[in-house]
Amino acid sequence: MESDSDSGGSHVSATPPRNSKQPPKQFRPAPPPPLPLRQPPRAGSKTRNKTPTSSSAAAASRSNKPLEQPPLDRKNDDDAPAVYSAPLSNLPFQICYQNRPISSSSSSHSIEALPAGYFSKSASFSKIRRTSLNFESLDESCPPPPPPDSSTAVPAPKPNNNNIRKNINLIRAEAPPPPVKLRKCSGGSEGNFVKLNTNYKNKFLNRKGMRKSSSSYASNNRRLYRRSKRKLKADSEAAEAGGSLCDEEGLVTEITQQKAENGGELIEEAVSAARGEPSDENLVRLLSLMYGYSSFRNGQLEAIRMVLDGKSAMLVLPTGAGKSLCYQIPAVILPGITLVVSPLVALMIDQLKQLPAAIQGGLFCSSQTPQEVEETTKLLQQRAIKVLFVSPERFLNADFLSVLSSIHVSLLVVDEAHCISEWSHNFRPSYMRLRASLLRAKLSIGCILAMTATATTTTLNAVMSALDIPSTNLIQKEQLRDNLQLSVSFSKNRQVS
Ligand SMILES: Nc1ncnc2c1ncn2[C@@H]1O[C@H](COP(=O)(O)OP(=O)(O)OP(=O)(O)O)[C@@H](O)[C@H]1O
Repeated sequence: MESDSDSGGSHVSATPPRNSKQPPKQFRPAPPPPLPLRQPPRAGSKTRNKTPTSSSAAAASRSNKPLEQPPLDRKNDDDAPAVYSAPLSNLPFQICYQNRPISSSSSSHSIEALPAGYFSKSASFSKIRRTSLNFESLDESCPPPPPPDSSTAVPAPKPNNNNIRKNINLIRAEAPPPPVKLRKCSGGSEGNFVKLNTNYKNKFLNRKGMRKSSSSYASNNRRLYRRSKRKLKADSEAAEAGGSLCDEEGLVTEITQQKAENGGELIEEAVSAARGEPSDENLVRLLSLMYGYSSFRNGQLEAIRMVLDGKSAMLVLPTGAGKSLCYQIPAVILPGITLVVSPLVALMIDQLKQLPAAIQGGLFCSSQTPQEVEETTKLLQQRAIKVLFVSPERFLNADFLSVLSSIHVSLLVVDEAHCISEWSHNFRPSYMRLRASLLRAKLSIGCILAMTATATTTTLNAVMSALDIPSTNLIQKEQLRDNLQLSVSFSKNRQVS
């Protein structure tokens, strides 16, 4: 089966804080004012007596190109270093000028040798690696400064090791600064947040701005996928062996086989009871057996009941409100599989890991090897998978569609459904393929559950119309968070003097 391509792209973003202060601009000499120039008439062209228009002058000024300038005296330019360096040579640090050759005493990594723009003007902790702050250890690894040129150098005072300033700022003290990897900041105003990437700009570029090879792009996903697979395997082995295991987060999970077996039987009973009669009581029982929760949260039961009735629904619940449970419980009750469309490989893996033990899950993603895809396909055909996670790009894959055509899909879940709408902040073109008409025609999918935490009315209308969800089937709940407080206080009018 061919693999899809862009399920690993990161588009989830946080809004960067707006800094009202513009970062200071790099100094550039002001361009000379545009001179009115008369273009000489071209040979063979119609000669019209044209006065210089303001647009041509404006174009010239836009390009910052002086129209006429006396030729520069190159000789003077060559002499320039002496002019600059003489008054500053006695300083205890070295200053390098842009466009000037870096002196041999500068390390290739020295900070002052870097061109302007390497440092973000906004405070950004992520731009400089932590190791650069470990002055003690790095100081030892730094090579000693090269001997000064005996002809020009003023005899330097013997360095007093106790007084050497180890704090490295932009100005270098005696020792060359430790190697730091710096990323060039393009605009300087991005802040420390993940930038919104709605139009795929730079998506396939690496840090150096070079085009990422598809193999390096896929290898990240592959590593993520393999790691999660290893963890799932270790978990299941530990579950089989019984006892306790220490998971990635350092939490110790007690697993007793006896308990799991008894729980499994009880869950099976509760599932068949809910299949026979999906009453509130039966669903709450299933909830407590599968998850250990005693009651549903706002909107959950409503969504589950709608899906169990075979009605498509649009679920809008805040982040962390428990949307996943709204498809997981129907997934164990419904006869066919539940297909979950998710925009990111990382999200798929996360959701796969969060599935309760009673639900067998699988995924198709671009980072899988052909063997892994084959293995998942086999499990799918054996009805051993109840919840299958896929990216929207999968719906272009003919092999995938042919495999699914022989499998009963009871429910299609569109996670982060706002990506369908062009009006959403996270529009994803591949989500556009998720149209009810196409899904019905190709996969005979009758019931769709669209889920999102954030959508405007326009976005919701667009999503619901694309997926054929009636307006009466919108479940939208606000959640007041206990840990948030809003207070209003009155203060006296202040007099402005
Ligand atoms: N009825 C419930 N009672 C108590 N906890 C619950 C309940 N339903 C879900 N949770 C818990 O709430 C947490 C968040 O759930 P979940 O990840 O499904 O949220 P979500 O709405 O899908 O979030 P996101 O928008 O980030 O995908 C999970 O730990 C889940 O177990």
